[in-house]
Amino acid sequence: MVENREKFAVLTCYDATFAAVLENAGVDVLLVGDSLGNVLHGSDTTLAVTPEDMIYHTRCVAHGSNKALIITDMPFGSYQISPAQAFEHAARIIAAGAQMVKIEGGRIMADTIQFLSQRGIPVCAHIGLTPQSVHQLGGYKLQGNTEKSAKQLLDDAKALEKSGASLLVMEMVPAKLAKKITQALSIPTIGIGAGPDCSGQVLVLHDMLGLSQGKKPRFVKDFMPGAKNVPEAVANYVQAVKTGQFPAKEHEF
Ligand SMILES: Nc1nc(=O)c2c([nH]1)NC[C@@H]1CN(c3ccc(C(=O)N[C@@H](CCC(=O)O)C(=O)O)cc3)CN21
Ligand SMILES: CC(C)C(=O)C(=O)O
Ligand SMILES: [Mg+2]
Repeated sequence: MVENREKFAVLTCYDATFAAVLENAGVDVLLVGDSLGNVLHGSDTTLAVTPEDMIYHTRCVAHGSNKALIITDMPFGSYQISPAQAFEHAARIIAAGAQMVKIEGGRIMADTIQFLSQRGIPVCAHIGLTPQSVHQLGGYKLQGNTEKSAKQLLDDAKALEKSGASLLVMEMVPAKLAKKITQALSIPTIGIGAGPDCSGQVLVLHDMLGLSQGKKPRFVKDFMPGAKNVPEAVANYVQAVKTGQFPAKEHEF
């Protein structure tokens, strides 16, 4: 993606009230993330989230917003079987009010992304730490930190762009690799724990409001200190992303 464009700010969002607050504070993209399994349901993983959950929360967010782009995660088990299975669930998510769906996985998902995008459904790809594969990855760990895995991620990113992906999320990858991948693509990238050189940044809403329990990942910043209320904290996040102040060195790998 071209370097000198203003960075865009993304937050996860699960309901109508926050949709309006985030949009009014300048958030460009609302991501209805399957992280709702963690922050709304109290699960340790995103694996138990259902298509019905994602459809319900997409409808809530769509009712509260009128200009932000709404991207909804396809939940675990709703797209891995076949492109046809993915289309059936994606169509229900789009009907609920999302403009794009997000799919975790590298080149193995290229056929599915091509199937959806050629049939009118824009797709955001997601590589690096893909939380739906937590049991295979052995935890929520940094990805692409060896020469071989870095090359694989770069090749995945190129394959996903070629298959018709409109956007690419990179989660927990070294900042240097995220920069290289962003420069190698013509579609915008969205980073979380991927350094400052992606086209946009995303955080889980509850994390940036300092509400999440337990150990906080390195890439999280609480924007409540220094803000007089929630809308101001969100506006400060948007400003920090757009001016390149967030993420700082302490948030990257
Ligand atoms: N509230 C919340 N925030 C998230 O960012 C998030 C979710 N939930 N649920 C789905 C996934 C899971 N994610 C996670 C969860 C834990 C770490 C974590 O513990 N990271 C540590 C350890 C790194 C390591 O062991 O290498 C870190 O210091 O960043 C990172 C991402 C990101 N996503
Ligand atoms: C953190 C983002 C990228 C996500 O997938 C989610 O919130 O589920
Ligand atoms: Mg997700």
